[in-house]
Amino acid sequence: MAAKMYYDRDVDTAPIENKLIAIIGYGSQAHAHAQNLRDSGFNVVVGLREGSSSRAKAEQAGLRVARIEDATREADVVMLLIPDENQPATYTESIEPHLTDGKALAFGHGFNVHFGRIKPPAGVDVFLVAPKGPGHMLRRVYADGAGMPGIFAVGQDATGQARDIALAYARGIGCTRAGVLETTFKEETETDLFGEQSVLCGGVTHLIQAGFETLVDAGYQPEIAYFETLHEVKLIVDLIYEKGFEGMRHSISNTAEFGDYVTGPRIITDETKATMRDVLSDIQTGKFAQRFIEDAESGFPYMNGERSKMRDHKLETVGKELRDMMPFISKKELEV
Ligand SMILES: NC(=O)C1=CN([C@@H]2O[C@H](COP(=O)(O)OP(=O)(O)OC[C@H]3O[C@@H](n4cnc5c(N)ncnc54)[C@H](OP(=O)(O)O)[C@@H]3O)[C@@H](O)[C@H]2O)C=CC1
Ligand SMILES: CC(=O)[C@](C)(O)C(=O)O
Ligand SMILES: [Mg+2]
Ligand SMILES: [Mg+2]
Repeated sequence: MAAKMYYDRDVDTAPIENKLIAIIGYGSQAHAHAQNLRDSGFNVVVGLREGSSSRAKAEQAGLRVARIEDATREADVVMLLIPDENQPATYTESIEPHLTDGKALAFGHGFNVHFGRIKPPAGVDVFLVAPKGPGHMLRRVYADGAGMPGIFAVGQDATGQARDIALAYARGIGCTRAGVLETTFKEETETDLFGEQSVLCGGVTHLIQAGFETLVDAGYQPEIAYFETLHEVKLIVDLIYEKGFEGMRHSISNTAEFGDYVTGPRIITDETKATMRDVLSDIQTGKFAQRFIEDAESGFPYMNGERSKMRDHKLETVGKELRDMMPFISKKELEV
């Protein structure tokens, strides 16, 4: 049976009208939620820690800022959008003491609730609204009049209103312009981690890097390798995004399409799919979450090492030079 999809016309915004929504944090997701909700006509306060470097940016965007404790105390809905690894401590210190019965606690990703790192009190509603895309793009598509798909889940319904509030919230950030469907904290957490690791982030970056290195190591010019294996990815993916595989394959040459069928399965093999199943299993058992939290608790030695290794890679240095010469590629720093 096909999933029930929710669009603007299916969702009543009354459950969050005349309520105050506290957005905790002002990073990638948070600035987009705060600005989109405000532009959709809802009351928003941004909750930031003492001395936050984001305070000025939020105020410049015309948003009211308060301490996390005060924002929680004032608000009806508290959306926690700081990094997953930092959420439990901030929740315990600054949110939980002010989270009185009848309020709603919300998340953009189910990680901490699903893995039992945050246990909300029985008297509050708990839900998630997870837009399926990066925060900066959530803001960009909203401002362009478009929307980003999203999924929502109710973890706890104390007031009988949790589901309606979650849907209204999803509409407020623009997700029902594109399509929203219901999930569970477990399904959102596991599919989101799997997607970002195997396909969207880990899969795509490592596929590009392997292709680039193969060409450069064989003596081809790095600039050609960059255009071929990175820049053109967007052009191909834009066609897939708009028209599916068939539409993309209609646009490419028969030569490319033939090579797609012959070579694709040599690159993404049965072994790759078996590895994907192992990756999914590590997510389901909590093994990945444990590894992430352990690295975070020691100050991210592994993650910082990977970041710095890549910074000086030819793919990044040549890419920066080439992008600088393309005036149509935005040179603006990301807003937050
Ligand atoms: N990034 C994305 O596109 C997506 C993220 N999500 C989920 O959204 C949530 C937020 O992720 P993301 O937007 O990437 O987060 P960011 O890393 O962009 O969050 C940065 C913000 O968090 C604040 N912050 C960081 N640490 C603390 C702390 N210890 N106490 C108080 N405030 C803190 C920062 O405050 P300051 O300004 O003071 O430094 C800053 O405002 C996560 O649950 C994530 O999984 C879901 C979908 C996509
Ligand atoms: C942008 C998004 O959807 C991710 C990849 O799941 C995330 O940033 O966590
Ligand atoms: Mg995601
Ligand atoms: Mg994610």
